[in-house]
Amino acid sequence: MDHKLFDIEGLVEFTPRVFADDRGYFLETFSMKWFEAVGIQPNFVQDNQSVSKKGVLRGLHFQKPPFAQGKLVRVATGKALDVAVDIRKNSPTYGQHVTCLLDSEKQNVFYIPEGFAHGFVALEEGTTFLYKCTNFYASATEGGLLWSDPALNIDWGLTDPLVSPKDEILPLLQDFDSPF
Ligand SMILES: Cc1cn([C@H]2C[C@H](O)[C@@H](COP(=O)(O)OP(=O)(O)O[C@H]3O[C@H](C)C(=O)[C@H](O)[C@H]3O)O2)c(=O)[nH]c1=O
Repeated sequence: MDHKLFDIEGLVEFTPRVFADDRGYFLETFSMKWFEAVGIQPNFVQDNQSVSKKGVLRGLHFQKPPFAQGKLVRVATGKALDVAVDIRKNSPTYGQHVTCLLDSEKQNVFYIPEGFAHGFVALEEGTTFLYKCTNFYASATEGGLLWSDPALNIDWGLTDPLVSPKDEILPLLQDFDSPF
């Protein structure tokens, strides 16, 4: 298991070992040992799955405390550019983001702690996006940021993604009062 830390505190990319043989391949897609190695103890309580057409952009979303979610995200098939925006008010990297290319060939896994707005764009048709969450779904606590906000300066790699109407009306960072 290799892991990579980022300039924004709390984000971790894990790259499990893939065991290929003439039958196919095997890998461990999650282990608490990964987190013990980096001193994090997330308590995952819910697994999610979404499948997206190529060009679909979901996000940028979060749940407000006390229902904030840490997420461990990966793609089982396809490819996605994953984005985590730091919305922790007292963070020196507030408003900054990290991108992580999730690839079902590399099988890398990205951990995003509470205090981040999360989104991704599917780069291949039928990208299957899987993630573990550290809190249950609580729709009344959902919030978000507009994916295309120039102040976030996110390069999604495409100019005309397929975005849901509810995501197109999310607030700009300048109008946003973070609950974190
Ligand atoms: C998130 C969620 C949704 N739902 C239901 C509610 C809706 O009827 C339907 C689709 O939900 P939504 O349009 O919010 O799905 P996404 O746009 O993929 O939302 C996700 O997108 C970004 C990438 C995230 O990080 C979050 O996990 C989540 O906000 O699933 C549930 O029943 N449970 C859930 O945990």
